[in-house]
Amino acid sequence: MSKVFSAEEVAGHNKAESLYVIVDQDVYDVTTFADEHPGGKKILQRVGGKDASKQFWKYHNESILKKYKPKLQVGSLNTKPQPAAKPAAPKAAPKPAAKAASSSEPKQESEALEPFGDLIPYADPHWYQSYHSQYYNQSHADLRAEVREWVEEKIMPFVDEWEEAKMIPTEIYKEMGQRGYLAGLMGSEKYPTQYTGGKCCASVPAENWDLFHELLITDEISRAASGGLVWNLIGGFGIGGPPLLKYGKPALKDRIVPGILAGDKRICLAITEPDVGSDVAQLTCEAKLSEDGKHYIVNGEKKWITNGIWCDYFTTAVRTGGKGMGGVSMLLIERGPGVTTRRMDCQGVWSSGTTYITFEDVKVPVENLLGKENKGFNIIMTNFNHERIGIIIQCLRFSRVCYEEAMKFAHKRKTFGKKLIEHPVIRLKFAHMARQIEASWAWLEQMMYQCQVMGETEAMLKLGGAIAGLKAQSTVTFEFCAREASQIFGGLSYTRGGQGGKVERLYRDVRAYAIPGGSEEIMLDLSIRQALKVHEFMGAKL
Ligand code: HEM
Repeated sequence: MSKVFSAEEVAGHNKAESLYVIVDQDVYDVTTFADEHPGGKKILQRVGGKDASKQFWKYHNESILKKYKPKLQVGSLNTKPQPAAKPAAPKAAPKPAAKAASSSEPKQESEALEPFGDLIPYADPHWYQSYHSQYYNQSHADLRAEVREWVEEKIMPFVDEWEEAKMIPTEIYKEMGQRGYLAGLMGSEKYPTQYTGGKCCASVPAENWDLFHELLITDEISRAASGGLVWNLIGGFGIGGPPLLKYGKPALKDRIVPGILAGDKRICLAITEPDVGSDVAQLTCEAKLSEDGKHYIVNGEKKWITNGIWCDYFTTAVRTGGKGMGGVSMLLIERGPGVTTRRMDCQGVWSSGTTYITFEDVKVPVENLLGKENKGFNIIMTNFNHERIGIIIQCLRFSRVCYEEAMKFAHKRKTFGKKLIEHPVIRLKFAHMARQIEASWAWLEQMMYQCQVMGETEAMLKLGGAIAGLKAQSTVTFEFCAREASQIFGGLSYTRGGQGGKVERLYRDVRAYAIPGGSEEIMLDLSIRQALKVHEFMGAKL
């Protein structure tokens, strides 16, 4: 299939009946493809038999080549340098000073790691670009390389199609489990090897797992620039799984957890209701104990539940007692008679499966109660920190994607005789994006570090306010970056797909981040209320 051509040979294929083009010294047969080329047939015919690299890069991104290479490439030019044979040497040994630290022992080293990625300033976190950081070591770099390769090969080329189809193939979700990524998203829980047959991710031993490994899984998956994809893969699981793992009875966990960590079964969190939104203390979905005391009978509705339509299990907030927060319990409801799920059409995150759920006389064994009866409010509150940190990581990577896409575009698009990047007004936009991304990211790393060294209750009390404030900071940053990147792309980010496609999609996802998990308004207010409460207790002199 892969042939070596001379430029003269390719030049002979310049007619509609046999049409070749050269891009970066590779030869593509576009004879049949020309009819379906979104940019038109004639434009391809005009460069038939020639080197069209310059024109190609003017109109497309790398993802197009990645997607079409396997189908269209027939060979390369004889002038193309052969790739050097890969050395047989195994992976570089970790640098001595960068040894992996266990999650309980704070890391003191500040070793700069090898540069990684495209090195566009501010498009990746600074530790990717050989800057020093005390939070990451070689095990993080290894995991980063592993996740990135998977996302670039198996996910990125297909995200547009999946998003339009409003689904992600089941195999991708299963791979999340098989690769050990799902089990790594459990927040303050240690990597739960007792439910994974002792396995962890290929590049990190379980005993070295820490919150920064979890952070970078979410961060790297978010590079695919789709809130729908990220929520599909980790949205329901990442918030529905931890309460089961932390508060489920041993027999329940032994039966259910292995299947969900392997990606064979799916779980989500069902709290929000049509009438009371996320005002948890007011929720009405009721669970009444049966006369024989063996079951709860659940009746009620849940709305905007991420992943609900595909889920086997629902970690559900129910009312088992009187009014207010003291009457709320958490119950693991299994799909079965009386559980109905219907997809909701939303502005953004299309492939996340936003769902309306009805529970009608659903019989749930009392063994499925998580924690104690009427003590569910605390479980929900602890879970919020983990949920919000996930949202923050995603928003900040999406902000970087907007920035990066716009930066690449500004280096090729010319207006008024200059590249966009040569206009001060455009550089100003990048500067405003970068300063917000980097400030928010530094705050995030600081929060991750605090979560890692504090116990869960201390973290819930002390960090709840700051994490809420950072959630608002990150959604505002995301909205700003989506807007500014869109202005830089102009019409190209107003239409779906193509060069501005990532920005267009992310712009549509903005509200899905600014509203759920605590709206910006509620988060900002909470950030001050909570901080004042904690610091009053600590003895703040006001
Ligand atoms: C291997 C060869 C090529 C493939 C696989 C290809 C594929 C595509 C695809 C998938 C699109 C849709 C837009 C997107 O998703 O980015 C597109 C648009 C386009 N292509 Fe190509 N293309 C090829 C070569 C070329 C060449 C050589 C030219 C120019 C001489 C060209 C000009 C365009 C134009 C003008 C558009 C429309 C851009 C827009 O909507 O703004 N393409 N192409």
